[in-house]
Amino acid sequence: MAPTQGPRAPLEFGGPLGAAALLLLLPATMFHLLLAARSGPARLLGPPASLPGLEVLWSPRALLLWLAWLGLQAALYLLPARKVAEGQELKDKSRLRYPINGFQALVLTALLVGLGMSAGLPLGALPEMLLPLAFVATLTAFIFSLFLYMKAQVAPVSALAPGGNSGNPIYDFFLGRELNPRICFFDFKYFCELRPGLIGWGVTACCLMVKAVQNLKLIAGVLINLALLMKEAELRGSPSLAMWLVNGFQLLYVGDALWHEEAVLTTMDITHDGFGFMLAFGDMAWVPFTYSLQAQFLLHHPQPLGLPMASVICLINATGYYIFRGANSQKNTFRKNPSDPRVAGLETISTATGRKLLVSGWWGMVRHPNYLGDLIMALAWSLPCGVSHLLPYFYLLYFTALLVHREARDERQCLQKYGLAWQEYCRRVPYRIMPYIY
Ligand SMILES: NC(=O)C1=CN([C@@H]2O[C@H](COP(=O)(O)OP(=O)(O)OC[C@H]3O[C@@H](n4cnc5c(N)ncnc54)[C@H](OP(=O)(O)O)[C@@H]3O)[C@@H](O)[C@H]2O)C=CC1
Ligand SMILES: CC(C)CCC[C@@H](C)[C@H]1CC=C2C3=C(CC[C@@]21C)[C@@]1(C)CC[C@H](O)C(C)(C)[C@@H]1CC3
Repeated sequence: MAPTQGPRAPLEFGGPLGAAALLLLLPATMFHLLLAARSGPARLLGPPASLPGLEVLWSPRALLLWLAWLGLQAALYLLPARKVAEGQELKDKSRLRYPINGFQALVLTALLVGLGMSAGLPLGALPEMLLPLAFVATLTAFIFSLFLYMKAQVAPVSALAPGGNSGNPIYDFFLGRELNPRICFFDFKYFCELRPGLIGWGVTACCLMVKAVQNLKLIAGVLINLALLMKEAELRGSPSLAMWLVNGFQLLYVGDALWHEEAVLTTMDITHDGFGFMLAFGDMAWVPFTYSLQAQFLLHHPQPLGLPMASVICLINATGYYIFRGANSQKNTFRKNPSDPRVAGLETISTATGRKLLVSGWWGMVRHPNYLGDLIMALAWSLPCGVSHLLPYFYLLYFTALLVHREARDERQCLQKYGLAWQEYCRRVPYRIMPYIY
């Protein structure tokens, strides 16, 4: 019998039925999007494209490539880190230690891919392999989540997450039982959150750009080859401006996440959520294969984009990034050291836990300024795809739903944690994400 914790946490995501539906719906949606992006009509809401046969989905080459990718990222994770950071305090008052070398892993991956390309690695073939790669990533996520579920059977009760331990196997498999599953120093959740999927997304974005360039008989690669790309582009043509913008914005987002890797230690995923199918599939399959949807769409449906509109879109992305980074950094600095001169002057509310809440600066504007910035960026990633199709706006729609739901979950947790102080914060900062609207 699985160990359970004291009082049961309220069920989320519609309980066991909702979790069972999501187990099927999430992979189905991902494959629908992958197929729709390459189809002529590119319809988001059209009838689902019929799934190709196993002979198209299953490819030993894709499996090998995927395992090599996971192996490479695991090896880079284990390299000496410039810093080892401590996570938030756990139930047993201990703190876990995490290597801060994600940006280093990104740069080394880019260098390795660049070197591989100059030695003839056909990176432009990757977009053709997206379906079999997504298939093996989904399979891996299922198998890995099963391993995580079994591993939690032998974990001490203090290592379990507040949710995900209802006793219902489907619900617990989906939500995740153990908070920070690890083997020695290797932390599975922290590794998956930022490495294989996020870096994979960045590389997928580059590959789609390479493919777009190859359509014009050009070869290019990541970072090292960027210079070659510019030169070649000068000589023979270039990817579309829309493709540049989408990939540029998304590379900035991926690079920023890895540069500020330590900040991930204070996010809900690490401090509150268990590690189960939702995050394993989300990190390894959903992020690289659906977050690159706009670039996939543009590869098959090039869109004209003029300079004035491109400038407006850049301004929207810059505004979103400014808010997103400013808010996340401000909270992270404050949580690490409230007397840091960058945050010491901000107004705060004291709580019974001894922790304080910011009520001025970014966190005095709305209760989730970081979500607002993220959503503005999401809009900027879709706009280069024009307005003729709804498909490239999927990310914006999904992300709005995800963040509204996430905000409600966080609100519940904060009310439980901070009680009256949280109610006072809500009174002083009445809007959740969008000032005067929501
Ligand atoms: N691209 C994607 O798919 C996704 C991106 N994100 C992004 O990840 C980032 C992190 O999001 P997430 O983990 O959901 O949540 P937050 O980083 O917003 O963390 C919420 C926590 O911050 C603390 N907090 C809340 N209000 C205050 C305040 N006024 N002063 C000080 N601390 C406060 C509370 O924790 P405590 O008090 O315990 O510190 C609260 O639980 C966001 O930028 C989000 O947009 C998130 C999900 C998906
Ligand atoms: C598909 C499911 C319904 C939900 C899966 C959700 C996950 C894909 C996301 C949950 C929180 C995430 C974060 C990021 C990526 C997406 C997931 C894993 C993040 C790493 C993106 C980059 C940001 O800068 C960040 C703040 C580090 C993000 C942290 C949360």
